[in-house]
Amino acid sequence: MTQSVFLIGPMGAGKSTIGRLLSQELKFEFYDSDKVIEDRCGADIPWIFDKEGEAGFREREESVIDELTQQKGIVLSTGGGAVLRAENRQHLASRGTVIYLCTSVEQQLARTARDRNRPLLQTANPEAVLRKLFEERDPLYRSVADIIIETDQRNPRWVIQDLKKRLEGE
Ligand SMILES: Nc1ncnc2c1ncn2[C@@H]1O[C@H](COP(=O)(O)OP(=O)(O)OP(=O)(O)O)[C@@H](O)[C@H]1O
Ligand SMILES: O=C(O)C1=C[C@@H](O)[C@@H](O)[C@H](O)C1
Ligand SMILES: [Mg+2]
Repeated sequence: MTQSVFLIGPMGAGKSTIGRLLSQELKFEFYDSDKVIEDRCGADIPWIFDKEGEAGFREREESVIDELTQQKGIVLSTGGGAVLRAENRQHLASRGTVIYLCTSVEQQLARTARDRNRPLLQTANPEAVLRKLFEERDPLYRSVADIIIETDQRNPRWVIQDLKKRLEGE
């Protein structure tokens, strides 16, 4: 398995957590596009959304995804909205193995409750936002995924073992 692995899915699906662990298992370099964007900008995601709007963030995201997906032998965890742009979907689908980590809205809410780094969830009704995002994005995630894996009720270690088996079968 020499191809790169790209993790997609909604906020709280575990892309950053699973991505890091999977990269250790595969002995691949690990990147998290949200983190790369923050490091390059010298500011966190809420600041970028505040100063440049979501559109500014999506520009930065597209350029980072284009660059990173050209690398071989990496694990890349993407942001929850990375599949919104057709260019990103094309790069992800054509340059590596894409894994869609699925999670229920209930689990997403529980997993993101304590973390305030997600501007789209800083609203009076994060549950309604997550449900709407699911409707819009689930078809996009599915359209590029090679492997779909459910992470509700499954701890990260279990997810990694399952993923490794499925990647070997790819
Ligand atoms: N399978 C799992 N079981 C239990 N907790 C999990 C699981 N996966 C992730 N978590 C926890 O959920 C929280 C959110 O996970 P993580 O940051 O990896 O999500 P993400 O998909 O990268 O979200 P985002 O799109 O916002 O970057 C973390 O506290 C993490 O420890
Ligand atoms: O779902 C989204 O659109 C986002 C998810 C996060 O990973 C970040 O990329 C940002 O907060 C936007
Ligand atoms: Mg993440």
